[in-house]
Amino acid sequence: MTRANSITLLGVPFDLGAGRRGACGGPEAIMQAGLPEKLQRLGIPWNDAGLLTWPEPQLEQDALPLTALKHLHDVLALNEALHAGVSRIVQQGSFPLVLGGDHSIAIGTLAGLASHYSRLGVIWIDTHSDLNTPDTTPSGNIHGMALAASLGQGDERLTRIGGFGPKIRPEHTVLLGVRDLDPGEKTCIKAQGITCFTMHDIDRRGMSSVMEEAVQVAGKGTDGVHLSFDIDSLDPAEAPDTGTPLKGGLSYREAHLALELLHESGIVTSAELVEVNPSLDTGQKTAQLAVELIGSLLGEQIL
Ligand SMILES: NC(=[NH2+])NCCC[C@H](N)C(=O)O
Ligand SMILES: [Mn+2]
Ligand SMILES: [Mn+2]
Repeated sequence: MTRANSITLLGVPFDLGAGRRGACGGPEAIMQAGLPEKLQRLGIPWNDAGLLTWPEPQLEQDALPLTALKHLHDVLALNEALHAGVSRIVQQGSFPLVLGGDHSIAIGTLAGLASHYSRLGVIWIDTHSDLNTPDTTPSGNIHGMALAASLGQGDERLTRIGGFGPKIRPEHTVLLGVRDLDPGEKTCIKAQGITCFTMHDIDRRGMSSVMEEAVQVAGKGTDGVHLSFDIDSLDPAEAPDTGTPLKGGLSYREAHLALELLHESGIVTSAELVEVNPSLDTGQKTAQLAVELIGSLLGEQIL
């Protein structure tokens, strides 16, 4: 956490960007799992902006069913409202901590941030790269397109949330923890020159070395750095309650180390944690993990 004098929590109870319902319960589950008490114990001044609300979208204007962009109009309405909400928090000089919701909400978060930061770095910790477009998506689920849209790729309605775009540049974008890419996403990473640390890289080099480089790439020549953390980056043994789990993920210790190193770097100016889906009902394990991980990001230490 840098520059800001406080943290502002903003819950985004939205799940229509994902293929499975239920991530809308994420913000409340994370609060109930003890986030307020955690912030209290850390002695960090914080405010609660509550749960975001947004207007019902107008009736679907598109003549054809939007199979490649499921629930587009809901995603647009939500992200316009989130753009305004996040922008307000930055304007107040506070650190936005956005609790999702599925990962499609990153489009609005990044729009709100980019209206203040003209050279925003992004560290995207995820199993997936969320770099699909309507042409490459295998599912039509917009959470799989959130990073692409923020980089200016795909449907113009998504790339121009907040009335401008792109929000971020590939040279300041880092993917970390990746282990599941669709063919179009691989092409995009190579063509755009996005820095991508796969699970293979983390296995070979260790989290510490990889994160050091991630901080360099996202921090150099930027005026702010956003952390977008998809809980499905962790191994399902640690984070079972998420819509698209995949074995072979970050261990508990690797995830904590990543966030501790980010705290140490002092470059992070905003964060979001997404894809906690308490409806998948294996108890509160995943929400509790989310609270612990936020603790590490905010400077919790053993000694
Ligand atoms: N944010 C996520 N969990 N994204 C999952 C995306 C999965 C797949 N790549 C898709 O486009 O549908
Ligand atoms: Mn994601
Ligand atoms: Mn993911």
